[in-house]
Amino acid sequence: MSIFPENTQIEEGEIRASLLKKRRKKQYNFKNQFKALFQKNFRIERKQKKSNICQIMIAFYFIGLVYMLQVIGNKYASVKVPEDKNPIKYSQDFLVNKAVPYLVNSESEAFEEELAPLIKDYEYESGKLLTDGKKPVEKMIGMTLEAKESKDQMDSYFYRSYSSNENANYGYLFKKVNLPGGASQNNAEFSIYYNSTDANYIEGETTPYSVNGATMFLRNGVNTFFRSAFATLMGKDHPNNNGTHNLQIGRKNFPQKAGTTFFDLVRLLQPIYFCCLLHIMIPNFIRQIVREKEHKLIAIMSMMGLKLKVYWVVNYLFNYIMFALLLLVFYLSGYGLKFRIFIQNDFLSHFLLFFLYGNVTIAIAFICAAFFAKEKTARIFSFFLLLIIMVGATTLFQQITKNGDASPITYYLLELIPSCALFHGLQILSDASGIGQAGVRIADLSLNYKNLGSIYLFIIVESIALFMVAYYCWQVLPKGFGNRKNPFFLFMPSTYKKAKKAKDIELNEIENDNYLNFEENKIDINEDSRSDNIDYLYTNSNADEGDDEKFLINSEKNRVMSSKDPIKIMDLSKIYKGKDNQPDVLAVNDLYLGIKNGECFGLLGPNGAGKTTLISILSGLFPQTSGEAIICGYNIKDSFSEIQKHVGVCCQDDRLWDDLTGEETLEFYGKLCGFKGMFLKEQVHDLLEEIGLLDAKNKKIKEYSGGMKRRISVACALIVDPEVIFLDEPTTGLDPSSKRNLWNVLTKAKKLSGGKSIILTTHSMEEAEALSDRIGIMAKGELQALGTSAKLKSNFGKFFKFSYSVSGGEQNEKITSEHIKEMFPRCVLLNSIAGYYQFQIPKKDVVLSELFDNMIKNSKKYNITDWGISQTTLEEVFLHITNQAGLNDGVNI
Ligand SMILES: Nc1ncnc2c1ncn2[C@@H]1O[C@H](COP(=O)(O)OP(=O)(O)OP(=O)(O)O)[C@@H](O)[C@H]1O
Repeated sequence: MSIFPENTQIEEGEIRASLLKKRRKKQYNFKNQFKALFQKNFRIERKQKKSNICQIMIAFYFIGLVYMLQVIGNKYASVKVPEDKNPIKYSQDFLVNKAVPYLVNSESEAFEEELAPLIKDYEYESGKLLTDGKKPVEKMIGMTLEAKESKDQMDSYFYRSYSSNENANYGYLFKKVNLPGGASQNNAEFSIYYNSTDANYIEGETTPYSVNGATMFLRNGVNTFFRSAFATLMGKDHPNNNGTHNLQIGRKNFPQKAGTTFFDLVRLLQPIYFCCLLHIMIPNFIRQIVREKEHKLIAIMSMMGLKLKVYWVVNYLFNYIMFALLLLVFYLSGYGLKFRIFIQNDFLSHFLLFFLYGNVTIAIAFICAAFFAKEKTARIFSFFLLLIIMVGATTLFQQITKNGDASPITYYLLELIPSCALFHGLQILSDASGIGQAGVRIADLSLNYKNLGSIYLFIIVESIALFMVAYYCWQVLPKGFGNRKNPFFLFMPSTYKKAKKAKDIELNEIENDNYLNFEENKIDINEDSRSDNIDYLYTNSNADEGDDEKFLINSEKNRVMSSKDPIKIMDLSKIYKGKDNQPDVLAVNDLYLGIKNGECFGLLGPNGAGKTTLISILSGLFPQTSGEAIICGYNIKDSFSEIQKHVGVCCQDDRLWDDLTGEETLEFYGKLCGFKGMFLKEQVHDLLEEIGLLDAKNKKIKEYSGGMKRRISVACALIVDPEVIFLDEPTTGLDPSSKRNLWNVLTKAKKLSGGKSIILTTHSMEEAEALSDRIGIMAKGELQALGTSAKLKSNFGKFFKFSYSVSGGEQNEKITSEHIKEMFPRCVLLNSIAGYYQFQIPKKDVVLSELFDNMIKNSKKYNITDWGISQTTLEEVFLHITNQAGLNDGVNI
C-alpha cells in the first residue's frame, strides 16, 4: 500500500510541467547576484523603516542639541556690552589697521611726509620691499595704507567698521619715530594693538566675533612690514640707522556698538558632537552583519551559490546609502539652522571630509563584525567602541594639541587614528567658520599638516588600509562557515596558485580505471524508485542476502572509488577539537558513500551519530579533517564556488529572514542563480502551491508557524532546481498531513530535470521508507548498515512478531500460550496484558500457510478473538543496529 494519502498519489503528469519545459540555464554571475541581494536588503530595510528613520533622524537630534546649547550659551553665558563710540584716546593712540590703516606720526611731521611715499612704493613694489625672509609680507597682511586726518575721522572709521562687520581689529601705535637727520634718537618705537574683546555679538546677529590665532599671524606680518619699512626708510648706510626698533605689544578696546558678548559654545562643541554623529551608524552596520552571521544566513546564502564578494559589495553600498541619508538630514538641519560650519566654509571642504569618512565607518564595522558571533555581544561592544571613539580619541587629540605647539609629527601620529583625523578636520572647519574668518576655501587645500588636504589624504589611505584589514580578518577568523585561512596565508605560495578543478583531476584519474558507466549508475527515474531494480548495491557487489553488513559497506567503498556518482564521499573524517580540556570528538569516521543520479539516500542514526556533520561538510559549512568528497565532479577541498552552483541545502535549523515574506524568500534564492521574469514567478508560485503556502505567501516569515518555516526552508533548497540536494531533517515539526505533502513534493522533485541526488537525514523511519531508495544507518560516525528498506528488514529482521487476543479467563490464556509454545518451541513472549499476547518467533520456524491453517482451525477452540503476524519494522532494525553499535554520540578519542 502506498504511504501517501490517496489525494496525493504521484502522477507523472503532475510534475511541474513548466519547469521541465522551460528549464533555464542558471547564471550565477555578479550582476544577477548583486541585483538579488540588493533587492533582498532593500526589502528588509523598507520593512524596518521605523527603526531606520529613527537612526537617520539622529543627525537632526544632534544638530538640534548643538543649537539648543547655543541658545543656552547665548542666554546664560553672554554679557551685555554698552555702546562706547570712542574708547580710543586719540591723543595717545594712533592706529594702522589691516583694512583701512590709520597712520600718523605723533612726534614728527616729517614722518608722514617721508614714510607715506615709501608706503606708496610698497604698494607698487611690494614683493621687493617687504620680503620677510621666505614669504612676501604683503601676502600675510594684505594691507592698504591710508592716513586719517583727525581723531573724529579715525573714531568714526572704527565705529563704522564694527557696525558693518569689517575687519578693523588691528592697530599700530607709533610713539616715537626718529627720522633721518631729524631727532636725537635713532630708533623707532611702535606698539601693536589688537582688540581686547574676544567675542562680541553684534546686535541683531547671531554670529560671534572673535580674535584667534590668525591675529597673531597677521600681527607678525604687520610687525615685519614696519621693521622693513623703517630699515629701508633710514637706508642701510644711514648714520642714524643702528638697526634697533623696539616693539611693544598691547591691547586696546575698540569702539563698539551696544551688543552682547557671546560665549561661543557651538564652536567649542561642534567638532566633538559632529565627530560622534559621523560614527553613530557603526553599531547598526556591525549588528546587521553579525545578525546574518549568527543566524547562519551568510552561510546558507554561500551554500546556495552566493559569491561572497557580491555580499560585501552590496553590504558596503547599503551601509553607504544609510550613511548618506544620515548626512542628508545632517546637512538639511545644519543649513536650516544656519550653522556657520556649513555656510562659511566651501561646501566641498566639509562634504569631502564627511563623504570620505563614510568609508572609514563601514570598514570599521566590517572589521568588528569579523570578531563577533553573537548579535548581542556585538551590540554591547559597538557602544563601547563608540564611547572610545567619542571620548577617548577626541580627548586624546584635544589634550595633546591644545597648546597649538604640537609638532607636525605629533599631528600625523595622532591622525593615524581615523577618528582623530576626522576630529582635526572638524576643528579646522570649525575654527575657520568664526565671525570674521574667511572659512576654508577648497582652492587653498594643501598637504600642510594643519590643512584639510592632508586630512583627506589620511582618511583615504586609512579607509583602504581598514578594508584590507577587514578582508584579512574575515579570512582568518571563524565566520561560521567555509574554510578559515592560515594567519600567514598572504605569505604562502598556495594562496596565489589557481586551484585545479577537481573535475579535471577526477576525469583523468578515472579514465584508466574500470569504472561503471555513468548511465549504468543512473537510477531509472521513470520506474518506481522503491522497486527491486534499485538494489544495485547487492547486485554490483555480488553480495548474497546472508552476507554481513560489514561486507556490504566494504562493497560500497569499492563501488564508490570507481563510480561517477554525482555525490562521492571517500574516506571522509571529521574530528571536532575538544574545548576546555574536553576530548576531541570523532564525528565522522572514514566514510565511503556514493549517491547516484535520481537517488534519494536516507541517512538514519541516533542523535550525535554524525549526520549533520556530514551534510555540513558536503555543503561547505566547514571543512573535513581528512578524506575527500566529489560533488558533481568538483572536489569539496578547493572548488566550493563551483559545487555551490549545483547544490540546494535545507539545514536542520531554519535560516530565514524574519522580515521577508515566503514569496520574497523564494524569489531571492531564484534570482541568486539568475532566474527571472515569468519563469521565476511561475516557479515560485508552483512551489508555494505544492508546499501549501500559496495563501500565506505574503506573510512575513516571523508570522509563520514552525512547520511553515520548515516548508519554506525545503522550498528554498528546491527553487533553484539543483542537481544535488541535502535535506537535514526536513520534516521536523510538521503535522502528519503537511509531512506527507512535503514527501510528495520531494518525490516529484527527485525526478525533475533528469533526476537529482538527494541525501536526506531523518529520525522518522516512516519518512525514510517513504522517500529513500537506499537507507544508511549511521552510528559513532560510521555507516553500520546500508541497503534498501526491504533488504535491511530482511537482512536484520530474523524474527516475526505474532500477536493475538484471547478471552475466557486466565486458565484459557494459559492453555492458549502453551499451544503456541508447542507450535513454536523457540518463541519468546514479548508482551502480555489483559488477554493480549505478543510472541517473537524465529523466521526459520514459521511456515506461514501452516500458521494460518492452525489459527483458522483452533481460534474458536481457544477463544482467540483476534490475531496477526508482522515482519520486523525498520525501527526495530534501527534499534537493533544502534544497540549493537553501543550507541550513541560521537566517539571520544
Ligand atoms: N561544533 C561542534 N563542536 C564540537 N563537537 C560537535 C560540534 N558539532 C557536533 N559535534 C559533535 O559531533 C557529534 C556528531 O554531531 P552531529 O550534529 O553531526 O550529529 P547528528 O547525527 O546530526 O545528531 P542529531 O540527530 O541530533 O542532529 C556529536 O557528538 C556532537 O556532540
